[in-house]
Amino acid sequence: MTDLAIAAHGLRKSYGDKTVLDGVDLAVPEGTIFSLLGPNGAGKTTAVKILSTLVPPGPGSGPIRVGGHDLAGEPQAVRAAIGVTGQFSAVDGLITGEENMLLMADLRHLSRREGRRVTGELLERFDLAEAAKKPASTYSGGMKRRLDIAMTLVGDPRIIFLDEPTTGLDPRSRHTMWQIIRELVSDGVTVFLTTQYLEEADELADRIAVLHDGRIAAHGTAEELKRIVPGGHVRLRFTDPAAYQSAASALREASRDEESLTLQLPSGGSQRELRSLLDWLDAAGVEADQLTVHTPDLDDVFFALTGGAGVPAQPTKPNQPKEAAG
Ligand SMILES: Nc1ncnc2c1ncn2[C@@H]1O[C@H](COP(=O)(O)OP(=O)(O)OP(=O)(O)O)[C@@H](O)[C@H]1O
Repeated sequence: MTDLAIAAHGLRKSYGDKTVLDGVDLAVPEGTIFSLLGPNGAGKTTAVKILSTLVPPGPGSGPIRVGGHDLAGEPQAVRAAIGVTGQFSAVDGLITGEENMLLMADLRHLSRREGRRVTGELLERFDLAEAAKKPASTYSGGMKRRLDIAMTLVGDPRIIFLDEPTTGLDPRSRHTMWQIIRELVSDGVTVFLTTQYLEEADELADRIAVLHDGRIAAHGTAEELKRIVPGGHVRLRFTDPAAYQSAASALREASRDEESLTLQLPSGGSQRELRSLLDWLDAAGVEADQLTVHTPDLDDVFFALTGGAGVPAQPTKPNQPKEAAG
């Protein structure tokens, strides 16, 4: 009846008297990337473990459906539909990459022949063919993560849970991983991605939910979330003091910086707003030497929602003003 790959209502979980998830609703359409974003300890892994049948939901949780199957009633069917890559890799360092893959093929009940075929194909696809016969303990962090995802893909799951897939990776490996994730989705796979990196959610996710204090503090597309917080503005910079003065006296709502001959106007950065500003400058015969647009980014959203709690473990990209004209 639905094209939701994952649907959960009122997800709850406590450990002792610590409430980790306090009524979380999730709805992930098929073939999309959904990102559960939250700081360390927010409960992301707990959500993944519940949705992948590794731990039971807490009492009072509502119904959960994964891959069209009821999690409580048909856990085996759910397991057959999903793949899970955890923060703590399933890769066994003592055996080779190829052996890890073949072991996974066995676990997925593939025939020997099919197991070999899939292993060869996936090792090739993830650029691991050359290292296939080497012990996985000799692999770099990025290679281990790629092997981990390749192992997850044995058995062709339609839904993949990636729990912090890029934590600890260097920027190049992180970008490779992002590319892999995009390719998975272009093959029609649904990806449930947890991350503490705002930039990663922004890059990849169709929809994002921010987990805070056991609840979803906000959800939507990255653009929708960015609209939650004020702070967008346009900055006009002049080199000619006379042009600056005439613009400043006409644009009364602009805040001024006399020293740098800069005016700053609140703006959501929409095309309409920018066009009317440019039209106005043209009509007034004023020429700014530089016009930059600053839109809030997910950092702003995250800190607004979580009150500054939970600083991401790694600094995220600073706000980059987007050059609109030179
Ligand atoms: N088996 C357990 N027993 C007791 N407490 C637990 C258990 N598993 C998780 N917790 C607690 O639940 C909270 C959420 O943990 P979880 O691992 O889900 O967070 P997370 O958002 O994935 O964070 P991280 O990025 O650190 O993995 C933490 O405070 C953790 O200590």
